[in-house]
Amino acid sequence: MNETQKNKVVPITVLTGFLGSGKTTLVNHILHSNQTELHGLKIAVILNEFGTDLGIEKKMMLPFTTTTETQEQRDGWVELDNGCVCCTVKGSLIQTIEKLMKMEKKKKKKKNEFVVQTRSEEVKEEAKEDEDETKAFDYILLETTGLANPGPICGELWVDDALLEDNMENAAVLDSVVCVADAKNIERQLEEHVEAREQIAYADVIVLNKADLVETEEELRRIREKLESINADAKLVVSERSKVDLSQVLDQKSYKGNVKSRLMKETKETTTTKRFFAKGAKDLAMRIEESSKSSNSNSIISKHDETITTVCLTAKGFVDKEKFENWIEDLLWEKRNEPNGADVLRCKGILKCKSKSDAPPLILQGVRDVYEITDGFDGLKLQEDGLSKVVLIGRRLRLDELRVGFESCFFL
Ligand SMILES: Nc1nc2c(ncn2[C@@H]2O[C@H](COP(=O)(O)OP(=O)(O)OP(=O)(O)O)[C@@H](O)[C@H]2O)c(=O)[nH]1
Repeated sequence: MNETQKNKVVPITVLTGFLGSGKTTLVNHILHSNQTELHGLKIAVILNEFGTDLGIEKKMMLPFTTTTETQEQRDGWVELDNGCVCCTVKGSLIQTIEKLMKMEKKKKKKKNEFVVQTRSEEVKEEAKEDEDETKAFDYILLETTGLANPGPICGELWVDDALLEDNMENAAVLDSVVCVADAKNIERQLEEHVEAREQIAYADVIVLNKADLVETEEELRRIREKLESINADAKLVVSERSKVDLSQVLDQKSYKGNVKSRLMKETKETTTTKRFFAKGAKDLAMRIEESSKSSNSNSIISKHDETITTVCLTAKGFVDKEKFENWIEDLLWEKRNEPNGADVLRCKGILKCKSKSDAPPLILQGVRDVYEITDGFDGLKLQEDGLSKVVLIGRRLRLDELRVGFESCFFL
């Protein structure tokens, strides 16, 4: 059992990708995979089909055990044949997740009351069986619709403190965004649909699926380059039938807590919440380094206003945190409202600070207008070049302007 499971933090992976790309195929792969047994994960699947009218109930595509109607089915939950559960969001997503977490608690409470009221050996035996039946969920997979923009969903999941109750006892936290791309059709989809571009932009992991339908290596390389030109920071995994190594898509720890949003500033909200994602910082450091290597001055300037691109900024010296906060807040909160202003969808970064000698760098994470700056964990180091780095993914990102603003937040 890993640290996340021990602490009872339930990670949420948002699964996105254009219509027909292979999301449900990936969910099925995760639910059926032998590797799932290795992870020992008990998974809840949430299908966010709100607003679509495809005429197909997605739950039909997943494995069921029972045909008789249970309380869970009446409530919109269905038990799958591997003990996992599945539901379709009808109302608010946060309420659905809260309901799921409470469902788990209610079952535990029932068991405790039962044990207190009884003493005989016979009943103790029954209580033990009950305990096995009501094992907690370890993981939530949220499959969004093929036309969904994952930005607002991630923002909602990331900011909502209601999911962090009971001193982390039953907390659910955003882990990462996994986007499945249909290798056969993704180029055309990116041309024609803003949703397809946004889905790639928000991804922490891109599963480039249906590789069997791509005829040549050259074509696959061109598609990879296209995806990297939009989001140079995401990990890219090529697959057929969404068969990926689960360690590439689950438990990625791409997000951290202590978020800051315009709303919090306006209401003078200062409370912060604690989450446990120190390990993710190391992956983030490596990925920022990778994307800065792959970015060059030609590939990172927008050619077209609606084109989503990645910009990687680097700076020498130490960050002036207050200046940096002002710069990033102006960028995330003001610029997007200006005509022709930058529209940052996702940002991540590592910032060298001078608070104490040998202090680990600070970590930046952001989704649209919500961001956080947290202390890196002990042992986290900048890459060999010693530079602070920020990766921005979005529209109308003018490199020269951004570079000047970013560098002005540092002193030697
Ligand atoms: N040839 C091929 N077909 C695939 C692959 N992966 C999935 N499919 C097929 O593609 C179709 C769509 O897959 P789904 O998993 O339902 O896609 P989805 O993203 O959930 O679809 P929507 O719910 O419409 O957005 C199904 O018929 C799958 O069997 C693949 O790698 N190669």
